[in-house]
Amino acid sequence: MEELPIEPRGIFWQSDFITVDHEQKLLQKFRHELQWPDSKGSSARLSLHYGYTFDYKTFGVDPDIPYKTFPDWLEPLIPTSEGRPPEQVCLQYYPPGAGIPPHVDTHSPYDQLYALSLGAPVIMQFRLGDQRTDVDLIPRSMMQMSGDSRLHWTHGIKKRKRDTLSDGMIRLREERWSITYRWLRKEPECDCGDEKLCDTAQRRLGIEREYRWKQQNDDSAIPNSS
Ligand SMILES: O=C(O)CCC(=O)C(=O)O
Ligand SMILES: [Fe+2]
Repeated sequence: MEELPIEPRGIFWQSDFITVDHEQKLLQKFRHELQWPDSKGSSARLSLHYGYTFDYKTFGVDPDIPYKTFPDWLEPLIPTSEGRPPEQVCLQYYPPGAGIPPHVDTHSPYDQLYALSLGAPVIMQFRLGDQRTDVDLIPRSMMQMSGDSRLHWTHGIKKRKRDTLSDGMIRLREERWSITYRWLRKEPECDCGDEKLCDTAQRRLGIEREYRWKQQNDDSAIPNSS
């Protein structure tokens, strides 16, 4: 994979991770064979999880949801560059116009992540303060987010019916699927120290505040000796 020469740093890219033919077979399966959660008529994003399911309360693997074996069709789509299979894989369906709000994937459970794009292209926007970088997620490309792009910039896909490309062209949104891959860290801690975006840094800051507050109260409890 090659790093994109842009800000944020840390986006690695491989075009044509699979062939057009392979992609067509997958889309056929996604459209006609997979059991998606009931969208109840809404046009929002839908997700299917494989492997372990992440628990946002404990920031760890959800012990109540059993491990879901990777289906055969997923095996050849797994990046091998981490030297072991990911613990969690998420397949998402974006109907035309759907998006995902700007976010960072929670820092403490996993480090870098990978995403494979399938179907129609879409613009993903990276943000840091008032800086914005648009990345065109073209079909069959594998993207790895590491470093700044993973930890210090948010990423999201705007909910809208058309994207404006860098050359001014307008592109209509169509159906898109993505597969995201996550590897759990050995210890669920991140040392990046970003108090705005990092859950570990925020937790440590909370502990520090609590400690200072406790200290103050303990001090004031000491009887005045004069
Ligand atoms: O759809 C994508 O390419 C990325 C989705 C994403 O950011 C996520 O699942 O955390
Ligand atoms: Fe994400």
